[in-house]
Amino acid sequence: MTLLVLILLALLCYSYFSLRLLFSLRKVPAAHWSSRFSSARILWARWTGAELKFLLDAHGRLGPIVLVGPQDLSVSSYQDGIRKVYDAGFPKSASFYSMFRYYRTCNTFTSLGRSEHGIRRRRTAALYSKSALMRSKHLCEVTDCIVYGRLLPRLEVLLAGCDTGRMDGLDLSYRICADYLSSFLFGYCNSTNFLSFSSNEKAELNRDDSLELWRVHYENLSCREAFFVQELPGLYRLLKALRTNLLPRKYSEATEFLENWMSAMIDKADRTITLRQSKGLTLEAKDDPVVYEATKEAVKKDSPHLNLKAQRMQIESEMFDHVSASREVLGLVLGYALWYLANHPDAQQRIHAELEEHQIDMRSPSHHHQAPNALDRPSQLDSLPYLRAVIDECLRMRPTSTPLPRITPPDRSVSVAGIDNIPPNTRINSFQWFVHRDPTKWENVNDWDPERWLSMDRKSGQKHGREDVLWPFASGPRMCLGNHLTYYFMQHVLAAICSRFVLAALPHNERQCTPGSPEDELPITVVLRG
Ligand code: HEM
Repeated sequence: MTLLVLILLALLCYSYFSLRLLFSLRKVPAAHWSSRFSSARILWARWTGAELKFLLDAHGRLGPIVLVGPQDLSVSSYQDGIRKVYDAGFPKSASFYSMFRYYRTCNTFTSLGRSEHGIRRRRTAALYSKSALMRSKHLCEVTDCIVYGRLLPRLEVLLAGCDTGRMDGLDLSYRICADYLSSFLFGYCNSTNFLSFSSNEKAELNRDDSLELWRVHYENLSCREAFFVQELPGLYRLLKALRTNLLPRKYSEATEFLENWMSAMIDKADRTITLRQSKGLTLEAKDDPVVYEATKEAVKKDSPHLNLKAQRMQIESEMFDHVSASREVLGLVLGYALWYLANHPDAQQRIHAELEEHQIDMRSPSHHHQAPNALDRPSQLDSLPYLRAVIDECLRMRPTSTPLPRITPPDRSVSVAGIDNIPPNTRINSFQWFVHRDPTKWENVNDWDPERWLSMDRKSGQKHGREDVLWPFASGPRMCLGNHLTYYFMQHVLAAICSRFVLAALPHNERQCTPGSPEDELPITVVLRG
């Protein structure tokens, strides 16, 4: 009898809340006839990897805000939609895995509330600010080492025909980005050295430093079954309690591999710090584990209640978030930048001409050419409009299909994209694609054309009232931390390559694969600039 009453009460509560939701979101057009009372259709789209396609169609038919589940919305307009959600700093969903969090066993990071998130962000934010990066000797030396000590020699090998004569721009980019970010975090002497291997040497790679091995495990973390943890966490937990784990074995193997890998990186950085502290060794700026050390000190200060193991877990998780940008975003965008340039020799020539016009000699590391009173190289490169336009255009085209879900605040209703009274705890998502690839916002939307950025008035026109804005790093308090580092690095790499070489695109099998996925390949070759 008591059980029956409880079930009835539960049903009544459920109906009451469902009706309230139905009522409050009734003005939002539904993407599918079932979306008002069930999430089945959007879950199916997410499971099959067709969410973006499904939503593009829905927005095309129904406008800038659509209902995809009883408490799940998608928004595509920038000024009255995306800005209201992201600039206001709505939190991330508890179950949704951040694209930058792979320490899945680290419970402290499963859902960071606003204040925890603020604490975590403050640990490293100052190091990633534009002014800090521009004056960083560490970054300047690391950039020289990676570009002149690893990247250009790698291209020279290709040029000399010692190799197959062809390389995958994406593979090259993943290698250089991992080496670069790990140098920035842990010091050059402790970085990965993925760039010393080329993709056609895969078979003989040493298991310890193989990008391929790292990448396979990294991909396994985003395996299809991770969908259950992300989208149906209740079901996942229930089945797990019943001893049915929906995650495959390769997932736990990948977690273990990557945790061990990160732990080894941190051990190396710790040894460098110990050498400096106990033996008084003076480190070259490039070898300083700058970001790691700052994070370690910050965690000690802001989380004294945690034991050493838990503190270490936080540090490892934080570092992994940063390194993973090399695979998720920076690697993808730089790889495609090489590909777009390889397909547009005119753009390469224009970068070269712009460097000459501003007398920036990129043939050797920055400290070789430092004239007294001259602007330092990072500032010089940062002032080049065409180079900037090239990078902006690459960021418009990629990345594109990462969901960025947010949850409306738990304590109030909000208005988004012309809809008032959106109830608390409603999921709202947008894709960068909606901003960057909407043919009603951009001319020739799918053409790679840096010129469009030169004709735009950056200072006055960038954000005010416009829909054709650049939004690759999201916005608001959870905006990407690495946006200035991205420009810094891409400016140096593209300028150095265009000064010495001409990239050419090789015939490309147009495969239907996700850009940046293991199946994707961007074949290029190089010739010496005449
Ligand atoms: C092409 C380059 C990059 C793109 C397009 C990009 C994009 C993004 C986006 C869209 C977010 C927000 C994610 C969300 O809200 O769910 C984000 C966050 C973040 N990014 Fe980037 N990113 C790039 C490079 C980097 C680099 C180089 C780093 C650092 C090494 C980095 C570190 C981070 C971190 C730590 C966060 C989390 C920020 C927070 O939660 O406060 N990113 N990035």
